[in-house]
Amino acid sequence: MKTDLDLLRRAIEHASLLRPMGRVDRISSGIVCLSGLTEAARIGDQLILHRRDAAPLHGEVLQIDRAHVGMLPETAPDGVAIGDRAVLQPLAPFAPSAHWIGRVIDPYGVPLDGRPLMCGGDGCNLMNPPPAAVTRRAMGARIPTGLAVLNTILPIVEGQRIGLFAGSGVGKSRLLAQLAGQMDADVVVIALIGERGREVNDFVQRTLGPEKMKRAVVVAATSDQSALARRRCAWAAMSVAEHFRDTGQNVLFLADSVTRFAEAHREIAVASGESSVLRGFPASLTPMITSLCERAGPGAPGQGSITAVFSVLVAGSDMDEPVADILRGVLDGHIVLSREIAERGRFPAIDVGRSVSRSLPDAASTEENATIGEVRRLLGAYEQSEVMIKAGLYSEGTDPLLDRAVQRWPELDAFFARSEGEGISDSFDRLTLLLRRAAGTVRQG
Ligand SMILES: Nc1ncnc2c1ncn2[C@@H]1O[C@H](COP(=O)(O)OP(=O)(O)OP(=O)(O)O)[C@@H](O)[C@H]1O
Repeated sequence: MKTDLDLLRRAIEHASLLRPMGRVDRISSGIVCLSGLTEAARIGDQLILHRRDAAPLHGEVLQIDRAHVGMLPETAPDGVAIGDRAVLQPLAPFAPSAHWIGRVIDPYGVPLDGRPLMCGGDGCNLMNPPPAAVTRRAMGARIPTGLAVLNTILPIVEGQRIGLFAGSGVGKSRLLAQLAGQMDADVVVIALIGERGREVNDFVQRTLGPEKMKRAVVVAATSDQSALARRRCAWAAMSVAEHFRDTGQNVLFLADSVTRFAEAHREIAVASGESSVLRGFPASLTPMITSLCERAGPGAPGQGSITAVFSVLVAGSDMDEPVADILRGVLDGHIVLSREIAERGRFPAIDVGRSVSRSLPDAASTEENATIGEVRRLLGAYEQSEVMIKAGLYSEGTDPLLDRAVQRWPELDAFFARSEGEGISDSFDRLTLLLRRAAGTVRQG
């Protein structure tokens, strides 16, 4: 209580009643150029532009030179005239605290659930650099995930960064919610970037539910918010995760989606004159995504870790589109959700053959790696001949590996859908038993 009052006292002491003001000089390609603010403004500061016949227009400082400040407005600058007043708004510090757990906030630290929110002491930098590479601990132990397939074939270890690649409507949100509820972590931070407004509420109230919210902080920017707010959402959520990591806690960070973050960055970059080179995306996309992902991972000694799952929308399973391609290069593994698997009703619709965890082989014992290798061989054999099997052209006895694959396939498929209430070793026991079980009758796919 005393600490909370101290925080309030400090906030009041630092509040300023002065508001620097500028005037519109020029409007060029959607950027409003203001004079009179060059000494006071910093990149990223907020501005309110007072139009003569319309509601005030909010925006952010995007460019500064000796004569002008360039403001990127949140909506089209209709009705803005030369000489209109723009007031610089000192941004309230973004200061996460333990009070944020269980809450839904926007990228500026404003609560979205209608209740007052207590902030922490000092504001944090939204663009924190990652911990220095040499001080970082190695990735930690495997984390029980509540899903048999992720406990065994695709393990996630403490501090690992994984990509979740999926088309629309194949179960990405539900899988993220399952991980939020079942994966071992002290705090779960969820970034909802560019979702429709209804979806945010739906995700928090129904998909996540009150029980899973008890250890979660949701940072959300909806699709109708400005590109600045949507891009900021990923940084703000990562800063919340870093706050808890720095207090020694192990954080699970879930971002949905990096594609929307990249699209928001593209809108801003194009407005500031950057040309698009990567199939419609600006060249600055690569450092933008890389620096975000690098902030997750194991912390320095004395800190906790940030284990992260970054979702990516891949239209028509195009894994080579720029966002997916950049992410695959920087992450420690990827989980691919398949529409074909979702359509036949198996959830989570993980395409195990196309998914990889780079924590292997180190994260598993020799026996466990042998089991994983055996499953991958069987899957490979089955998938190579799947068309033939489904067409009824497969006959038993020509290829022993394919025979085993066809025999084991229904059980393996069921195993990949299995929720695992027990720990990792139980999942492995079940999988080993499945592989060793005496061959039954051969069943066709
Ligand atoms: N574990 C599950 N069990 C049963 N059905 C599921 C499961 N996961 C997903 N589904 C089905 O798939 C649908 C889409 O799921 P979800 O909303 O998670 O997909 P999404 O990929 O996040 O969609 P969007 O791209 O629209 O955000 C659900 O409405 C449900 O019908």
